[in-house]
Amino acid sequence: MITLSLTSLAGAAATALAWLGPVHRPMDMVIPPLTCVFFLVLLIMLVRWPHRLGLIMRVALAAALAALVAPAWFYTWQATQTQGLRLIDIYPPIGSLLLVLMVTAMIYLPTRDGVTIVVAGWLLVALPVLVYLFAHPQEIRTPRGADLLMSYGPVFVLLLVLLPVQRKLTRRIQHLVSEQAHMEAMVNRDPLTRIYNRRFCELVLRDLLTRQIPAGVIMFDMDHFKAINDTYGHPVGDRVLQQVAQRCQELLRKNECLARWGGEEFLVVVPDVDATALHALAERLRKSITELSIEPVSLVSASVGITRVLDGDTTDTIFQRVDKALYRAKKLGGNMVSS
Ligand SMILES: Nc1nc2c(ncn2[C@@H]2O[C@H](COP(=O)(O)OP(=O)(O)OP(=O)(O)O)[C@@H](O)[C@H]2O)c(=O)[nH]1
Repeated sequence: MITLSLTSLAGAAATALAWLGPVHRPMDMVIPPLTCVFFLVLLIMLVRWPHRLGLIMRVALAAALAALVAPAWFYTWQATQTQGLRLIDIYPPIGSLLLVLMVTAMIYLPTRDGVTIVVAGWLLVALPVLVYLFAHPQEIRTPRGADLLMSYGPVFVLLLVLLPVQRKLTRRIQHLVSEQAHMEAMVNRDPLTRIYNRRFCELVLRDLLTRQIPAGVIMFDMDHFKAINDTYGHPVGDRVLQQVAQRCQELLRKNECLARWGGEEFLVVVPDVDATALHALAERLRKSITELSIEPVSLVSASVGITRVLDGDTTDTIFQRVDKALYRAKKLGGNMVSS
């Protein structure tokens, strides 16, 4: 969007320069306003259909290339045909735009398409101007002529060498970023259920304690899980754990941390919660677990312990207290919440 906006603005600026300038050449009067409007339309299309970014950028690059090809051929032809007319006097100040187009193509397009645009751009825009300049060496000796020669010659070659290096570096960085995200997931997540693991949950709770944010902790343990494993097999047991984790995760807010504490035990750290809300959340979790239908298991349930963080608590004292609450729920027959 930024690229399209800037190109449209550049078209508007070029329009103002062409229309307010002392000499009015038809091509300079037409191409800039067309560019401005065309890129504005592309911008609106991108806002409406952001998923069409690839197509819109291709159209934009093709249009930009056409807007550069036309003056390159027209003005070199005119300068060649007209006695006393010099290209350096009539060629619009678009020398650097070809380089911008090349960089944009290499950024937005896959390598092969990008290289195609770069080569086509050089052949169609730079080559006719360079051929003309070599045929008129007296124009190369002027500042404008030297500038054109540099832009379309050595600077272009330098860009051609640097762009693939930049591409390689970008790809390497993307690879490293995704690898880092993967490593973080491995360190903080439980591989079976994909929810957080014990280590991460402890860190979250420790952070809440350090920042003295009132919090509550819910610990739940699946009832008679050994019997599920023994009756239906370990893979079914695994599936039960996965579905319980998924259902509970759906019921929790973003700032509430659900973790697999170990085996068939789970822990939820709930920040900014009072006793009533904590109990209600624990009840919701317990009830939703009983409502799960996981074939061929007829009924799954969990015993739930809850506790609020008290003054002077450490993670150890909190875990001991919530563990005792859970034990009480188990002792009273399971499938209930105890504090
Ligand atoms: N399928 C599966 N089972 C697991 C996993 N981790 C632990 N278990 C099993 O969970 C069962 C826990 O058994 P127990 O501690 O006796 O608990 P329980 O049978 O639920 O009994 P209560 O807690 O008293 O209701 C054991 O059989 C473990 O093998 C796992 O990742 N996948």
